[in-house]
Amino acid sequence: MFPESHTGYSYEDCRATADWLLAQTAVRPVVGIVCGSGLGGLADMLKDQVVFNYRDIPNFPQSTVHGHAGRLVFGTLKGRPCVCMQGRFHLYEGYPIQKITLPMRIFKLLGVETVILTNAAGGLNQDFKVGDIMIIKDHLNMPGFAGNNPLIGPNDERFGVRFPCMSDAYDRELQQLAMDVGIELGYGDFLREGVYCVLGGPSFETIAECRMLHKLGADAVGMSTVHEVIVARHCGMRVFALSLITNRAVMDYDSEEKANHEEVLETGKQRAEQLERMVSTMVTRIGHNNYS
Ligand SMILES: O=P(O)(O)O[C@@H]1C[C@H](O)[C@@H](CO)O1
Ligand code: HPA
Repeated sequence: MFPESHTGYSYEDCRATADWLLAQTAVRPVVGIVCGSGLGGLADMLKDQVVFNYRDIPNFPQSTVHGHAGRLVFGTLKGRPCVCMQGRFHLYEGYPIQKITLPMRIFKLLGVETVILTNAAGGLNQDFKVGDIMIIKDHLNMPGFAGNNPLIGPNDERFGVRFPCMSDAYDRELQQLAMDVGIELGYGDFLREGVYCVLGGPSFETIAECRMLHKLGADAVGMSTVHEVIVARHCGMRVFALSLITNRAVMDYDSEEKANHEEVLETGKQRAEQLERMVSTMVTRIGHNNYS
């Protein structure tokens, strides 16, 4: 039904990958960052970098999408040890969902406590503009409704419980921190909050689909993040996520607009600087066990 579904990696496989990485860097990351399409510049903020190409990391998938470099970057951000995925994996690349989310378990075993995920998304909320940054407060997991959830298969309690709660998936204090930091940096005019809906992709949505998703309560639509959030929460990491609204979802049959990946990458370039400043300021304020 789904690509090689149920082929998860064992705890020992994840441990072996984490130990392989830890043996080659002195950095002990407490914050893990995932860069969305065209947002890989976030990784360049790290100082004293130790960089691994995904192809060299045991068990790691390869990035196949333009705008996802395929590098795992360790380093420090204003003195705080971090690890950053410069490129993520998506369902539409043909990977089983357990493989897409493997890096979250590696993060956990590296010692990461807080995960910050970014993505590019289409704006469904009619008040949203291209270039808005949306703090994600909740999600709609469409592949999950169809039975494609990253936690399907045997559960290893060393990672987490069989039935994890998701009503607290997005850490509320980190959302508040993001809002405070954004306002402080003068980003109030393009800072939003909302619900992100994940679809499988790679085709962009039809007009009818966009209208339906909007009616269901989604503010933005994309092809990632939610699977990673579920696995990160399952193994007890705190999660913050944001969407860069790179295009407006087409909701009107008279519209001439057409979603395309080039526009997505271009909007990423235009907002890169502000996004990097916002994330780096947040990282400096996230304590190991408290937020300020
Ligand atoms: O990795 P993200 O979710 O940022 O990438 C989005 C979804 C598709 O991969 C691509 C479409 O342009 O951007
Ligand atoms: N739809 C789905 N995924 C996306 C979009 C979109 O409009 N923009 C960027 N990623």
